[in-house]
Amino acid sequence: MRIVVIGTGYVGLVSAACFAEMGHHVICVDTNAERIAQLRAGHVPIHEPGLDGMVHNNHQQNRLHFTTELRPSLANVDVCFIAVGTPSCANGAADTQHVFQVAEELGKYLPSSCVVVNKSTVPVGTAERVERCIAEQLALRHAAFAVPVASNPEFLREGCAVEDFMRPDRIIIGSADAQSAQVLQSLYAPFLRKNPRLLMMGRREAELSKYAANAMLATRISFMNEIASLSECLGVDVESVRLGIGSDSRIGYDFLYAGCGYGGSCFPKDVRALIHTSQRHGLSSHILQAVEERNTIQKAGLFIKLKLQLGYLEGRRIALWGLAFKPGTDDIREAPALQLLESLMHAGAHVHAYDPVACANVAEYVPKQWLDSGQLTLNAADPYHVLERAHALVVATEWKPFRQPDWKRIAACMDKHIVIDGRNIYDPLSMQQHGFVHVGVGRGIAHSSEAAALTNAA
Ligand SMILES: NC(=O)C1=CN([C@@H]2O[C@H](COP(=O)(O)OP(=O)(O)OC[C@H]3O[C@@H](n4cnc5c(N)ncnc54)[C@H](O)[C@@H]3O)[C@@H](O)[C@H]2O)C=CC1
Ligand SMILES: O=C(O)[C@H]1O[C@H](OP(=O)(O)OP(=O)(O)OC[C@H]2O[C@@H](n3ccc(=O)[nH]c3=O)[C@H](O)[C@@H]2O)[C@H](O)[C@@H](O)[C@@H]1O
Repeated sequence: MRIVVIGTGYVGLVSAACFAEMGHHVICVDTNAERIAQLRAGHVPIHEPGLDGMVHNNHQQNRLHFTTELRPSLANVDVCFIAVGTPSCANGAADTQHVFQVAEELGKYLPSSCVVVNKSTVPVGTAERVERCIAEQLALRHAAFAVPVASNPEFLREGCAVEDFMRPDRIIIGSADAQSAQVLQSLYAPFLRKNPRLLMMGRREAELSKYAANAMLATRISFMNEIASLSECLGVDVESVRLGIGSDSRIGYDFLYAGCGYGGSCFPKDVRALIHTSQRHGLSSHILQAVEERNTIQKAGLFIKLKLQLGYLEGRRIALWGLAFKPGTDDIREAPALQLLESLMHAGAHVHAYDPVACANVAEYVPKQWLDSGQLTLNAADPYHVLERAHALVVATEWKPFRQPDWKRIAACMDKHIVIDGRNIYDPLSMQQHGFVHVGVGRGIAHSSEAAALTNAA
């Protein structure tokens, strides 16, 4: 098939590369000229395991092309994916302006009928509105064809996006016509060989399924974060509670990790968008509002824990491990580390941060004077380097090499032996044995003499 993917971000570029990998002819269109120039020059502008090789190979094989020009890309197109960003508006609603800008252009420039598929996460009713928007433009130029619009929400996770796209848990296709349903079923057939879960439904149902999935996952995280806070008060180790409840097959182990709050480009904005949709329909979104509030509290937790340990922060040297909102990605959108950075900068602390891939994005995002003054330094080369004379180490992202570091070397570098473990990757008792004050999330075990006695006996 001839496919056009509009938007070359995490979703668009991954989808395009994976479709090209299956043998299709794919053109990626983006208004960001710098991004397109980079892609043409063979540089993949986002960090996503497995993506570079796939983009490079398919580009070399002439199956994957990059352009800023939508109009010429549309010749003989069979399927056109919309994968542009839908960030939050100030009132929490999803900002769909890019989606409708694309819809208008498609209506203006499509030379013949094709299936338009919306992959961006959008409010219920958007596919219908996009179809109307295209139809209005077609009518203005007296085009003698119609363009059906389907909804095909994306469920990939950053950090394992290629893997998720190639082997999805399920594919949801929301359509209102036989042509789109058939074309998309055929396009996705090779991705369903291991797991034939293709769910066909209405477009509105597909759109709400996407928000409901993200909101459910965010709810599990906020729920566990709340149990973690209670655990801290009760002298309970939330890690044992996680295992205790995850073993119930009705609950399961996934997405039960307490931490320093969820970030990323989707959970925060999608929870806010669903709250906004509920409110527009006169409903109070009790659960989701609490999910968001809990997450705001959780993100502030790293700073509070640090302050409790150090008393004051002005002039303190803080080592920060991890800037990305999760491991495996360079994405820093709504990352807990950014909120911590801001609080520490205002408190007059000096922060020396290490992240293997997210430093460039942070350097672009933070006020220049933080870096120019040396109050913040960013290091992508050596996690031990940022520990020199530090008064505390904060772990905000659970990159794998952080899991078993050389504690002797760390102790020799640091002025004070305090570790704020925002991702619960260290065992509190062995940290004590290494001579560190360890503050995790919900690790009340340090106060629980019963648990300590049991561990010592084991
Ligand atoms: N990032 C993720 O892991 C996932 C994101 N989604 C959803 O997919 C959508 C896209 O997300 P990301 O890929 O993260 O976004 P992104 O922000 O990484 O990329 C969006 C791209 O669209 C381009 N763009 C904007 N307006 C355009 C226009 N008129 N024409 C052509 N290109 C245009 C931008 O320049 C940018 O390169 C969002 O709705 C998001 O909620 C869904 C599942 C996973
Ligand atoms: O719509 C989207 O954009 C995507 O959002 C999430 O994917 P992603 O944001 O890439 O990453 P996740 O692995 O879901 O993690 C999100 C945040 O939750 C946090 N998290 C995750 C799991 C957990 O148990 N605890 C926890 O705090 C992570 O640290 C991270 O900050 C969903 O998992 C994807 O299915 C969805 O497609």
